Amino acid sequence: MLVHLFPTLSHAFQNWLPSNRLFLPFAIVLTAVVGKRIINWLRAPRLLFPLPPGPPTSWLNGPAKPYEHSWRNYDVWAEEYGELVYFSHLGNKVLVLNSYEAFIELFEKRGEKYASRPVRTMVVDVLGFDFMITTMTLGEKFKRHRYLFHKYFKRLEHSKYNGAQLIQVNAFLHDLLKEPESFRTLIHRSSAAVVLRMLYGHDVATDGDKYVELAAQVTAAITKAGPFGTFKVDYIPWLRFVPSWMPGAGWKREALESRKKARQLLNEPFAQAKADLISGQEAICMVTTELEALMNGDKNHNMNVDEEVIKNTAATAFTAGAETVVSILSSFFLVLTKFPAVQQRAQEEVDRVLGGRLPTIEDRGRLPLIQSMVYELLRWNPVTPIGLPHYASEMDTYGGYTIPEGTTVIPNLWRMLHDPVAYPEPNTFKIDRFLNRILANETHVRDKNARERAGPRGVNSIPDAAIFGAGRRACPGKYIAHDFIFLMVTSVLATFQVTRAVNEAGQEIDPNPDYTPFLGSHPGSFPCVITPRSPEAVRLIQENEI
Ligand code: HEM
Repeated sequence: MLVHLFPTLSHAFQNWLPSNRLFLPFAIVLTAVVGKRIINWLRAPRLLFPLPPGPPTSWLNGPAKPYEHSWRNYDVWAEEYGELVYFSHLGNKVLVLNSYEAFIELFEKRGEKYASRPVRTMVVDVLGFDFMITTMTLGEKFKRHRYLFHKYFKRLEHSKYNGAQLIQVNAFLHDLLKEPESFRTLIHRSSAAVVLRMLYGHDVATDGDKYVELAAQVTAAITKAGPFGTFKVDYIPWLRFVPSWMPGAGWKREALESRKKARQLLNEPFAQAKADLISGQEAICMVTTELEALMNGDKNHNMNVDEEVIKNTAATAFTAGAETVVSILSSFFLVLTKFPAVQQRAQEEVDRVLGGRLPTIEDRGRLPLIQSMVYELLRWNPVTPIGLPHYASEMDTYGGYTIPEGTTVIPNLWRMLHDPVAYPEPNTFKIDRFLNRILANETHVRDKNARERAGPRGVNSIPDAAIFGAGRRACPGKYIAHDFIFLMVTSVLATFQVTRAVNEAGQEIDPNPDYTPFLGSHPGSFPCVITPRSPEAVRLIQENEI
């Protein structure tokens, strides 16, 4: 049949050709077009490998999540499915990275493909956090903001803020003497005060500062909505159009309230700093320095930095900076209460090195045990147990699996920091876990045997990336965070004693608060007793004028 058909088709084709002279060019064009298509087809990425395994998902609810804390669910899945866990729900592709190797390979070594963020409907469209650098997808807008952030907070710049940090540490010690039972409120105030001074030149009021309260409310909203999929609208974006008066739309009403506060946080401290600048009453800070350069047309001013970039960058640093540090300092008080031996060991080093004075940042190199303690605090109960979500901008393969383009990639930092091979007895708080690594790295200590004592690579290594992120989106605030945590921790150890509270039966209460299940995780409230270590300690605090 085909044999008979061929001459007929060939005849028809020859008749159809305008003339035999055109046959050659026609054939060339045809071959080029078809050939190109074939090459493109061969080159196009396709599912050469299967998708990573993952939990079954129900049409309406996605995968079952028995725990409120997403990292606990991820942990259960990791046990069952391994280092990559993938699921898809209503067209949203989600990949959880459970191993440090996969995390570094994808976010750092192949960083370009994973440096963007997924569009988060709840956080960005409903709550209005589009001004935060943390939520920005890759592109010009992101570059301009990140540039300004780095200008002020990069490694070589951060020490400029140590003076402002020390003032807040002293204020904290003074306040703790007066009202030790309010230590959590005081931590909030001093953490916010540092960034408010650096960014807007704002000095916080002793009682009920409006910006400190605003920051607490705004961060509560963003951190709650942070874990991907907490709200259905993350999966079904059109739900954002649901009118807030509709029954069942309580989440929308609440979100609109938070949105108003987020706008206040973005606009009000900035407007105040700008007004101060115009009236000549400005304090030196990031906002006024940048605004002044912009208004005066300073030739060194980067023209990509306009008023909006300055405002957004300041609001990002305020939101990200105030709450993260609160979490770790609350954990610090919890550790002192729970583990008296840890407190005693830490105080021995502080007393030996400082000899009864308060610390400055220059003391850090001489306090390796305190440095180890700070890292252990950041590891034991990390501030951001699931980091921030990244986005796969193109299809990729890893470990024999395909990662489709458009996948939201969540690093399960909690699991990486509790890997029993990397951190033996991961749930135990070991103050000296990182001591030998720190001694081996501190050049002036010259402890030649520390490297050997530190053990094989990969065991108790300093977990910087798993704490602050890896690759192009790694935390740009980590240097100022480290400095402030070090100064707070050392100053408290030098001057105060934290002990357990007793119950009505006279028994000591061993506090075991659960941590909040949000993007930024804090310990719940717990009882403790905070007293000055000695009359000399009280004098030391009082002599240090604020
Ligand atoms: C203990 C304190 C802190 C911890 C543990 C922490 C942790 C993190 C983590 C895990 C990320 C996500 C990295 C990624 O996506 O791969 C991040 C991002 C970020 N952090 Fe921090 N952070 C801390 C303090 C701060 C402070 C004090 C600031 C500001 C002054 C800050 C500003 C930021 C910003 C702007 C981003 C977003 C970067 C981007 O999207 O490009 N952080 N942080």
